[in-house]
Amino acid sequence: MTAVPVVPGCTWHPGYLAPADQTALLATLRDLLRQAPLFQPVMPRTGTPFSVRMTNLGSLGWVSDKAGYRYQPHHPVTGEPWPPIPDAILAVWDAVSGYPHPPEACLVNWYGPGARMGLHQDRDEEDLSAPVVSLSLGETGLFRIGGTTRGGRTVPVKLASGDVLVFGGIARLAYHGVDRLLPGTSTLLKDGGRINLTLRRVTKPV
Ligand SMILES: O=C(O)CCC(=O)C(=O)O
Ligand SMILES: [Fe+2]
Repeated sequence: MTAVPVVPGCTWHPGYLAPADQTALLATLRDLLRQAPLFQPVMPRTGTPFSVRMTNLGSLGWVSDKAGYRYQPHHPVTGEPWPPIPDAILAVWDAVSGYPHPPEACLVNWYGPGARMGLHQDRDEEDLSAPVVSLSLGETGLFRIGGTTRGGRTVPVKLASGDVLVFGGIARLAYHGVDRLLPGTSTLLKDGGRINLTLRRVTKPV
């Protein structure tokens, strides 16, 4: 498996999932999205909508609404528990995380044309000793990651369909975001766009 160092603590595995595995995973995700539909997160306080839509898999899911950012065990619209994380996704965590406990949350971000994600830290998790593992499907996203202070130098990574990115250790609280998609770079999603899955351990194992 190719492992490309990006910044200390962050490793990129281009083409981790073969095309057939991407297609199979997409079919699994489409089923799960029927149980846990995409919802429209909004920014705390201001209520400004995110440009991505989201849902989650796992015992805990990340949500953002006017009240704030948090993890919760149920879908904010249906009130149902999130569906379990499928084995094919857990296998990626087991192979690349180097962390001996399973992830609790798989955040599903759906980027339509024009969607982006501003630079931010993933810091709503109690257990920061586990890395964040990200898996991309569909059109290439222009991702970048820097250090732990806002405004520092960032390193760009073109995250293509099937790529896996791991950030942990001293990169666990690194600022990162997605500037834009590169339209036409994948035929996996018929209408274009991009799906990013991020796997996180939330609570400290007992
Ligand atoms: O879409 C991506 O590659 C990054 C997603 C992300 O940073 C997040 O969900 O916190
Ligand atoms: Fe993030």
